[in-house]
Amino acid sequence: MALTGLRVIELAGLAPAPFCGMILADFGARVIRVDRTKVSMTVDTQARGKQSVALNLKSPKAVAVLKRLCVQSDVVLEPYRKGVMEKMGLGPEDLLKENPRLIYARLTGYGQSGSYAKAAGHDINYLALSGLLSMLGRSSEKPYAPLNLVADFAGGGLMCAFGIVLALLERSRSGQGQIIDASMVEGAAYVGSFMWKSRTLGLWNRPRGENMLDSGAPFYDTYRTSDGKYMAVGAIEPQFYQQLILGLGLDDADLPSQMSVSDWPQLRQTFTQVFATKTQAEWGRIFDGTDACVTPVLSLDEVLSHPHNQARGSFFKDSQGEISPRPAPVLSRSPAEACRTRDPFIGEHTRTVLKEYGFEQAQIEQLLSDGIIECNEAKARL
Ligand SMILES: C[C@H](CCC[C@H](C)C(=O)SCCNC(=O)CCNC(=O)[C@H](O)C(C)(C)COP(=O)(O)OP(=O)(O)OC[C@H]1O[C@@H](n2cnc3c(N)ncnc32)[C@H](O)[C@@H]1OP(=O)(O)O)[C@H]1CC[C@H]2[C@@H]3[C@H](O)C[C@@H]4C[C@H](O)CC[C@]4(C)[C@H]3C[C@H](O)[C@]12C
Repeated sequence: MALTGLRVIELAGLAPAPFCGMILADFGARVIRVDRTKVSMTVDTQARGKQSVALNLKSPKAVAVLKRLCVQSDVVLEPYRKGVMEKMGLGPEDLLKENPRLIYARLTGYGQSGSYAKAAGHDINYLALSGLLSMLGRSSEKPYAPLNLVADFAGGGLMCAFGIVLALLERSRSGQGQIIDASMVEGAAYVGSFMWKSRTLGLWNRPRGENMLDSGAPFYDTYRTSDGKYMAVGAIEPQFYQQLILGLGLDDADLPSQMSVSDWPQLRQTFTQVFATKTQAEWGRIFDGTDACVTPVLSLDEVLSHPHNQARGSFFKDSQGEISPRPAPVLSRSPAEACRTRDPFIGEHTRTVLKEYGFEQAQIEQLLSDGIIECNEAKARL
């Protein structure tokens, strides 16, 4: 796989960094997640393919162990607020001095500088500061965050993974590592560059929820079907819009013009009434195979059985029976292979990893008896 042979130390975080680590693991990297000790469960639900080492970083001896792991690795991925790693003596200056090839990825909400750099926050806060949250929400409703998708994942974990791959590519020429300052505010905004760049097209010159792509247009929205499910309509271009009207059994001559914004409420009402007359499956049979840009709104479980997704293997069930999207994009010659076995227990690989990174058996036993590390391989054999 593309990242085979890459060694990544992922310090356990909440969601963005674990997603970044999962992407790297899916594409072949060896990702060693450093967990806290004395913790019964991990919140890392994106742990497939990772190994877990448990270290009590409140102890200088554990910090020394982590330093040894980092300087013998290609990437360190840290999810903490600004200054935490420096406080432990594990800042970029400390580690890059010993390993100039190290790629030091810092995934934070606000970045390593600025007045918010040390502030706590979550996806919605970062999305708010990015400017994008102000555009999200139906007309006359307050802004809402689309799950924690945009800042945590698109602008955070994925953007950080992209940065790591860029730094690896650059290192193949320069031989030098570098620091990646991945701010989720900036990552989210960057993902949303189109919103700024398309203002000259007049796409966003009406209030929130009244524009074409923000639920204002009736031909770009969702509609409830008779069985309580929904269809998604994205018939923007006139030729596709005509196929939508045809599929709905309507006559264009009886309707207001597609782009008559003042008539959009009336058009939406007409579409709402018509979509309510058939089930989602019936509408699927009408629109499948056309260019009307109408698709069923599928649940997280329904995606697995949809014919298109099935034909591509877009989703899979792991050994625990859990559905997951397959890694994207698909590389023709070196595709990702998502691990399908269970996630690691906290500390399951502590002993294995420390041995591999040069610790003697006696050292490991001493660290264990001193409570510096935790070894839970036994749990894995149960
Ligand atoms: C995981 C579910 C989904 C969450 C998504 C949410 C919407 C997000 O947006 S996540 C993105 C958060 N932001 C960032 O990641 C940006 C960068 N990080 C930060 O800004 C901060 O880390 C922080 C604000 C997120 C947290 O700050 P905190 O003060 O806690 O920590 P830091 O300042 O970073 O310092 C880290 C300290 O930890 C020490 N450390 C680190 N490693 C070790 C170690 N191995 N050993 C010892 N010590 C270690 C380090 O030294 C630092 O110490 P100091 O501070 O002394 O320097 C979640 C959605 C719902 C959640 C669940 C719910 O809330 C209920 C439960 C609540 C319970 O409290 C926890 C379990 C829950 C089940 C909870 C679990 C999950 O959080 C959720 C499922």
